[in-house]
Amino acid sequence: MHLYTSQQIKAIDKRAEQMGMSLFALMENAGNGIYRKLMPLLNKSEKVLILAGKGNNGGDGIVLTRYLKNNGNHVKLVFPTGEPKTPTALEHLAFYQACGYEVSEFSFDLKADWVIDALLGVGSQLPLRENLAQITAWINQSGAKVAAIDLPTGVSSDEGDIDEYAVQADYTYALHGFKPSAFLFPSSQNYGEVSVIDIGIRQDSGWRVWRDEDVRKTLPKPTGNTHKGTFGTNLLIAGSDEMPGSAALAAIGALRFGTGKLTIATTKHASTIIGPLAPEATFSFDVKSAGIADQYLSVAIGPGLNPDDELETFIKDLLDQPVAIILDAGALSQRKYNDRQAPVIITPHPGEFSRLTGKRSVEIQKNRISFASQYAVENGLMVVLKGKYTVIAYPDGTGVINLTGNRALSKGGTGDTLTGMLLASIGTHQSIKAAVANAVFIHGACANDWVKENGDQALSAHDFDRLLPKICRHYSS
Ligand SMILES: NC(=O)C1=CN([C@@H]2O[C@H](COP(=O)(O)OP(=O)(O)OC[C@H]3O[C@@H](n4cnc5c(N)ncnc54)[C@H](O)[C@@H]3O)[C@@H](O)[C@H]2O)[C@@H](O)CC1
Ligand SMILES: Nc1ncnc2c1ncn2[C@@H]1O[C@H](COP(=O)(O)OP(=O)(O)O)[C@@H](O)[C@H]1O
Ligand SMILES: [K+]
Repeated sequence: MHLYTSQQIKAIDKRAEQMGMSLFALMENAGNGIYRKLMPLLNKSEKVLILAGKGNNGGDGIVLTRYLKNNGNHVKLVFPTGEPKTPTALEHLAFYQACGYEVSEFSFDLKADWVIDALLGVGSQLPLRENLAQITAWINQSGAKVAAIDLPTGVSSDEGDIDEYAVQADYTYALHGFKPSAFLFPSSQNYGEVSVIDIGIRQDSGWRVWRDEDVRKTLPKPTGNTHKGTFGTNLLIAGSDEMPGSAALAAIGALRFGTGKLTIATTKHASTIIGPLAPEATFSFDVKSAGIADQYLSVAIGPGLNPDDELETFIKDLLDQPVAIILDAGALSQRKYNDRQAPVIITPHPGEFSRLTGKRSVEIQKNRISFASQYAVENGLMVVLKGKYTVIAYPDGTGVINLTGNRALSKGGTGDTLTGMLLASIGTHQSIKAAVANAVFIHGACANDWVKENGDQALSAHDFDRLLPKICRHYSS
């Protein structure tokens, strides 16, 4: 479940060869691995057409064809842009032919139930050349089920860009690991269902998908003798006269995700609305940054606050305090984080990240992973770049992608609840990296649970009040 850029894959291939694993063997593993994944989906009577390109992606297609032929499937191998050029693909073609198997002529009149896109992989450069674009357009109009090897042809490997005629796959078999474009926009929409094929090399990327088993392993286990102060007191600075609800929704997130004691710094008017929704919280109406680290374990600031000079001055002073800080919504602005030791977590959605970086939202969506990582490393903080495929970038250049969640979450207020969950999470976890990833994962898992029985339109942020108990239990047991 790791991620690799095209450059990393090329370096891995080279290193594997130096270590004694030939590219021929890797291609064999790739073709065989895809064959094993594809077999349960294929009906023996179905016609399969393998479109192989001139590079090593085409070589994987040759190997796959051999396995399907060995198995007696109805399969044709064609080279619509010409014969392979790379030495490894040629070696596999020679072996394929020595087995007595043939290459067929490509024609736009060919009919198939399945088309395998082995045209371009990580060696592709956009845009597609015209002859190739005609073939990918034909694939998309063919009505066949489409499975792509490594990535759909016409999709960039490392960015979200796609060619106008990019293959729209139903399944994609990513070799060794995901390529970043599987989680970027608009490219991810061309992948269909993605799975990773193990080709026999050790995983060593700093980026991976955060999975169920990671959550189960790292979610804090109940310890015996706890009391309300075991996990310290958390401070939520949120809510204003105009936006009291944001603070209430963040409080629900914190209280339902393990906070022992919660203080909310807000206005008196907002407290009258928050109080009945979160009666466990205490209030502070005149919070000062000085001394915060002595009283509180961690601080979240921003939901329901309007960014202004007074808030900015307060945050500057707060950043001098040796306490973990989560910055969200109104607390997100361009600033310097000079050499802070205690952790900072920022939780922008793409619009807010655009404000922080000066980059356009469309560009951010195309490069969510690299931009978030760059910002995290340059500023020495953690970035939770929200939205589908939330990116969690750590200051050491590593990170994780979260796959839980759905469009039911695309509602005002769900981000506030996440901020509260993060506040609780960093107090209860041993590892701050896992704390952040688990809060994001569980937040999305609540929405996945919701849509099992309810319409996605109907989810409201305050529903987390009853979703969190069930989902926390599910991952704790
Ligand atoms: N470690 C791994 O992951 C392994 C990867 N292998 C496969 O090798 C692939 C990479 O192979 P290559 O580096 O040969 O690259 P590709 O197979 O992606 O193809 C590159 C070829 O396509 C041409 N091309 C590039 N962009 C084009 C465009 N826009 N229009 C038309 N033609 C274009 C190039 O001129 C070049 O001839 C991977 O994607 C994967 O399928 C496996 O075979 C073995 C191990
Ligand atoms: N389509 C989606 N798939 C997965 N998660 C989503 C989707 N849309 C929104 N979310 C999640 O919902 C939350 C919305 O947060 P945000 O935009 O900050 O809302 P608000 O500020 O109104 O609370 C984020 O956690 C985001 O990742
Ligand atoms: K491909």
